Amino acid sequence: MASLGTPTLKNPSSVFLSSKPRLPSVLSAAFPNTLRFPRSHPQGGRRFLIITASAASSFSNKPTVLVAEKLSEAGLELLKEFANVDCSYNLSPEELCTKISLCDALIVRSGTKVNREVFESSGGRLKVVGRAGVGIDNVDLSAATEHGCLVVNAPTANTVAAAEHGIALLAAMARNVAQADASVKAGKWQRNKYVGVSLVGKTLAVMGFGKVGSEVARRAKGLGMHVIAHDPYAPADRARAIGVELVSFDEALATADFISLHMPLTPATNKMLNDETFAKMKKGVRIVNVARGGVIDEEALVRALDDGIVAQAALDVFSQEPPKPESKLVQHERVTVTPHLGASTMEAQEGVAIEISEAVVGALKGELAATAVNAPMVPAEILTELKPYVELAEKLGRLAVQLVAGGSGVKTVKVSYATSRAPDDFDTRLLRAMITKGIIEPISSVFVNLVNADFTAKQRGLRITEERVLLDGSPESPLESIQVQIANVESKFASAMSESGEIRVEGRVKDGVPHLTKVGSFEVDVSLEGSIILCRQVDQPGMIGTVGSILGEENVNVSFMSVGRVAPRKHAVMAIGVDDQPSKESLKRIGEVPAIEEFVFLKL
Ligand SMILES: NC(=O)c1ccc[n+]([C@@H]2O[C@H](COP(=O)([O-])OP(=O)(O)OC[C@H]3O[C@@H](n4cnc5c(N)ncnc54)[C@H](O)[C@@H]3O)[C@@H](O)[C@H]2O)c1
Ligand SMILES: O=C(O)[C@H](O)COP(=O)(O)O
Repeated sequence: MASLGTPTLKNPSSVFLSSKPRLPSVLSAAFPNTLRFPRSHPQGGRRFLIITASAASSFSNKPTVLVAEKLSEAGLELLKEFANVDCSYNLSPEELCTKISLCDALIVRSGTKVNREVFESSGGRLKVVGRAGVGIDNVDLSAATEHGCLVVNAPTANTVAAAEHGIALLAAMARNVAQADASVKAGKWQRNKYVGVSLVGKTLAVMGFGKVGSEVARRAKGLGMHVIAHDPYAPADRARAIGVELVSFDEALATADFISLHMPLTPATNKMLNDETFAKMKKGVRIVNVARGGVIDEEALVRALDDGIVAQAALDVFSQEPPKPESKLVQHERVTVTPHLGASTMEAQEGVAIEISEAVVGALKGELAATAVNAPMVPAEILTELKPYVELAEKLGRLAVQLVAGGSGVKTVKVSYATSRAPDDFDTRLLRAMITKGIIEPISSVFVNLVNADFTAKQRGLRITEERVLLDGSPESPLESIQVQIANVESKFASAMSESGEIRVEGRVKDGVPHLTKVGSFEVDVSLEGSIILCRQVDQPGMIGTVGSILGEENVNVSFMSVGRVAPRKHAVMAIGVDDQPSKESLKRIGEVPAIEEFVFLKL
């Protein structure tokens, strides 16, 4: 794996992104380089996602949202209040790739493949993909994450519609409604041929006991069915609460008269109904699928129908949509099909359109995404509390990497959090992402945000380990201090090396402001604003005045000065906070002060 290479500042003047928009949020001061996403979370509480804003350039102009599949008017209205909306349906993959480079956001349903090529073609402009529905199997989440693109979905608005469609298919299948309808329309009257089976008293196995599955279970119980469910991740008490027993996969297969599928399509669920599993089913079982076509091996289903294992199937979804008209499965007499209509009610489509439009507009505005699928969500109250620590984390990362000497590759970073909070009560993902951002951004051209931080670190061979140092104090404050150490490197400022040979910087928050409190083994105290000059000097009178007057001569304002020493009149490290960047000449003059042994200028 490639290392981060030599940390030479590529373009110091653009590294700190001070021109990014300041948003009218309480968080703006802490996140000048980020967009924030506030919105109500369905499970209660407000959650925030932080994402770097290259779409920020769109703040002066309206951002552009490409709506690639039909979205209800209510959603389009919401989008148009904030963005230029390009409704281009039925784009070919090539047309989508061409258009995407002009778009800040993309909204799709299940019919558009948002693959790696789409993200690559966006040239970094695409910041949000909104999936107007639940299933995100048509979006390449890894590619989205690698490109720092947030993916949001609308997970709740079509639940009832999908459950109702499942029940509609269940009843229609059991009573041959579709086949009988076609027969009557063909001028026949075949009352004996279309004798059905009853639902009452039969066992229904709900496979996937999530939002849709549990709504199907509730309704099926109302029809007098005995409902069991299989879901390796569902809590038993939720099932018990609606009178459903959770059973193993094999037990569900062996006992069900009807099986209704409600799991997502993932590598683990792909073709989970196949020759082997059909063979375990009760003869004459009936299957409903409103989840995803790919969870069934469709050729195996045709065999199971022909062998009489499966009496009937009702399918809303297919491994390839639309399926080939000549498909044996679609044409099978005992199979009822609909063209992926589960979410297609007026009510659900309006709800989904509003849900996804709010999420996408919120994201583009710098507010929140409660339904992000490729980033950890941080509850609002935690974020408010962590705000100054987030700033501290990023700045410590920036300082540490700038202390690395040319020629050293940054590969190993150790972060220690001193806290009196219990591990369960202290989520470090946000802080880790910000430290990663601080380390990587100054020495590369990538933007790092909460979406892509871990991926970017891994890709660059940067291993970040974390430890908590548990303190006795009050858990009221989330953190006492953060220490960032970079191992196996040399430093351009030797005093930054710890006794154990790592570059070490440590900071804490004082009165809401991040401070640098340790460099190597020297205690300092300098507010992390503007830039910093670190000097190691012989501890003697007049040093502060000498350096201060060099800076004063060119009107560089000193915001803070602090001296940390090992012992009086021995070595000391002076940390000087400056509001402006000193000229090369002034820095050279500082370096020439006889008592100064080494110094470094660091940008925050
Ligand atoms: N036909 C449609 O128009 C339509 C509409 C809405 C949803 N859907 C599909 O329905 C499915 C369920 O949607 P949801 O909103 O209920 O999602 P959900 O995330 O709420 O529920 C999915 C459930 O599946 C479970 N699961 C995961 N792996 C499993 C496995 N191997 N075996 C059994 N269960 C497993 C999960 O634990 C979860 O409880 C998704 O595939 C979604 O795309 C289709
Ligand atoms: O996953 C979903 O939300 C459903 O399959 C609906 O898909 P659609 O938006 O394409 O109707």
